[in-house]
Amino acid sequence: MNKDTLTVIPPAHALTGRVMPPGSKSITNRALLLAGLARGTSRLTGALKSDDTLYMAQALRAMGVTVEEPDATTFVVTSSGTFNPPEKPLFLGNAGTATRFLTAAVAMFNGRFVVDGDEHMRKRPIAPLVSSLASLGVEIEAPTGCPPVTVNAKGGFTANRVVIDAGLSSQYVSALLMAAACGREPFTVELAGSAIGARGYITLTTACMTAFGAEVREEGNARWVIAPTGYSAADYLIEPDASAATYLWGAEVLTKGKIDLGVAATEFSQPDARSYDMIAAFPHMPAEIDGSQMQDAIPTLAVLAAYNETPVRFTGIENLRVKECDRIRALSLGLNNIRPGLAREEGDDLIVTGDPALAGMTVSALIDTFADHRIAMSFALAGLKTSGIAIENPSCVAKTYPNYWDALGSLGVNFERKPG
Ligand SMILES: O=C(O)C1=C[C@@H](OP(=O)(O)O)[C@@H](O)[C@H](O)C1
Ligand SMILES: C=C(OP(=O)(O)O)C(=O)O
Repeated sequence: MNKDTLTVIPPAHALTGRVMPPGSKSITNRALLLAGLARGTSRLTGALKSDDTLYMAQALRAMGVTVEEPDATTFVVTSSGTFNPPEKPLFLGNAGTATRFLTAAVAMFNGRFVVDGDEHMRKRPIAPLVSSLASLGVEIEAPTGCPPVTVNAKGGFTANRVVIDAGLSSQYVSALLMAAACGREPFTVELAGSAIGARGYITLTTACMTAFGAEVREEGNARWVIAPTGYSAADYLIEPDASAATYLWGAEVLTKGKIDLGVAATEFSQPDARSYDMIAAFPHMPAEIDGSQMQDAIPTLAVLAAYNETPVRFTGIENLRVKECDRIRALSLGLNNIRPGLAREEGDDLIVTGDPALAGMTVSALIDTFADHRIAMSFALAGLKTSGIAIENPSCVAKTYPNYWDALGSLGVNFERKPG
């Protein structure tokens, strides 16, 4: 395990300047997959290059797709529209999107595909997606309920309707929707119950599918019908990452600065942009925040809440327990490390008792990131106001925002690095 630490030195000034967040992880990984499923050449611009998207690109290459990288934000994808069985398991690190999306997509082709990830991914549940695919006649197994998943693909599904329980992850639904357009007949995806975290990610999926020539019809709020169009190659501009933007918005309000992201909060189509209003309300954030539709923004909001005038209760966040780590636990451990009593768990709710007096204080807090990029990036915000906050394993930000520390540095933030 990486024991390096990085201590943020609270800047003596407000943070001002221009920092563009990188391209959206969610959209880049959808666009890469759909470009790989399309026959022809697609050009994806404004893309994110980070661990999560490079694992997706690498997996496509291993299945015979050509993925070129002419510059730091472009992928050029040339495909026959078919995935060939790879020689080795597809290794996807801890990229939930790549793992879930590819598990369904490979079922549309022929041969043996093994979808695997790192030790964290091997603890993240995939059983609901696996059993839905099995109900469609796909020969598939994941003995632990988590990756590795082995798919003996036989050219698609033998039924034209599936029911999926998306309580643990909306990515299962996105995975089925994207694969279904490669089928032979119209296909219906139906939710078991209407509960789904971050429904906005489904909207991202259907928008991306449409851009690559698919036809999806939403019926009510729990059923989608996908036409068997396959995909067409497209040139696609990817918007900046809204989850990455939350750290910059947080840095701005905490230091009373002005950071120009080059994009307004209202211009994002990603769910986490909803958190902007709550961040902008700091230090008078709402007493209760329902995180169900902006889950990846919760670490940012929870760390801000530690400096808020009044307490904040976070609800609707139960599936934060099955992200890159148990984020409810990691947040409460980290906050209590800064000051005992700063946070508590009540069932799956997180309550953060605001303490504006933390600003300007010196503490001695080593933050265990559990190798989770969002825990590292959000606790760095605490370091902007409180001295002595050391982030362990800071390089884990490479999952979605490899330039994060440089971005803060460009705004005048200094760090003290210690090798482990
Ligand atoms: O579809 C997507 O791009 C994502 C969906 C969300 O995950 P879950 O659906 O697992 O909650 C989110 O947390 C993840 O970072 C990206
Ligand atoms: C949950 C996340 O990622 P994923 O599920 O795509 O691994 C995230 O980026 O916060």
